[in-house]
Amino acid sequence: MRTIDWVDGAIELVDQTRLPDECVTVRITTVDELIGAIRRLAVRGAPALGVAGALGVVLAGGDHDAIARLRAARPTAVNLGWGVDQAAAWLAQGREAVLATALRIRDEDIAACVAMGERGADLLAPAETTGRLRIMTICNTGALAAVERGTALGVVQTLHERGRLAEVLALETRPLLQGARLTCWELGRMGARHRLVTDGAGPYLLAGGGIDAVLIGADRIAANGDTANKIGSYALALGAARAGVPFFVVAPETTIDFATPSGEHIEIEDRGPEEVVTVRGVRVAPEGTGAVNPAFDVTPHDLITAIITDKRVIRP
Ligand SMILES: CSC[C@@H](O)[C@@H](O)C(=O)COP(=O)(O)O
Repeated sequence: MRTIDWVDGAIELVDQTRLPDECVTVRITTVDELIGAIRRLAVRGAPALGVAGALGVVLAGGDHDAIARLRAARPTAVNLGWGVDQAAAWLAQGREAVLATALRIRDEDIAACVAMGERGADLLAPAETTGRLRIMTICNTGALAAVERGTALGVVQTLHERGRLAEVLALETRPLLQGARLTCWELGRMGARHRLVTDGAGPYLLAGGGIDAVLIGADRIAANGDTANKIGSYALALGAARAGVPFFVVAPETTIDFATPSGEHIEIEDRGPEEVVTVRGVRVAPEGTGAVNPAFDVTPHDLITAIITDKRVIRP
């Protein structure tokens, strides 16, 4: 199953807002539908947003205003703008050239995720060693965040396929529960042992020992290695550093943004109070309660043991 694809002249994508209750594919035929799907996180995760951005340019035709709005639909994941720009560079050559570029980006993402999975599994569980690993992760970095396989969860999947995975502790990832809804759904389909953990329990459990590594994805990696990822990643990095647990970022090279020198220059999406004062549509705070809702945080590079990409392992 592909999370996002081009089928018979339109984008088809898994509507992730409906998971884990039902796995439904929606057809997207206009840029405005696509922008709506991106904003409500029907399609999400940096690599999937890159493919969505590129395919969206095919839908936009030569409408430069629509392309600009698509590019700005979510600000933090660099892959969205990157995918839009890659495809838009071919507009003068015509629709077929734009589509070919978008399909190439899709195919390259599939290959990159396989490469990251292998490189990450080789690093964490070298062939000359034995034993199974306990991994902690946050948000969803699996196939649902990319096309066919994931980034950090792609490493987990490869470890599982090699018989080297003991268990995954998945943080639930408030407010939108990507860990609970999406990561646990994917791990269940893989047949990988996993348990769900509240976000606040992460650093405490790391301090208690028995966790071999933290693996996270990335929405944007600045030139100095500072990494924007789902809110809660920074707390996990601090907890991992204190506990002496290695902390890995797994992301394709396309998530590295050399134009952004360091983390303080990364725009962090604020998604407004509604998602915080409600859980899946049910209000959990008194009427009128205000809320702060940064969707991402930035982990400074010195807290990152290594960044694993489809091409290399980058250490501080
Ligand atoms: C392989 S996905 C990497 C990141 O995009 C992921 O960790 C993440 O933070 C996604 O956030 P989301 O708000 O669900 O799009």
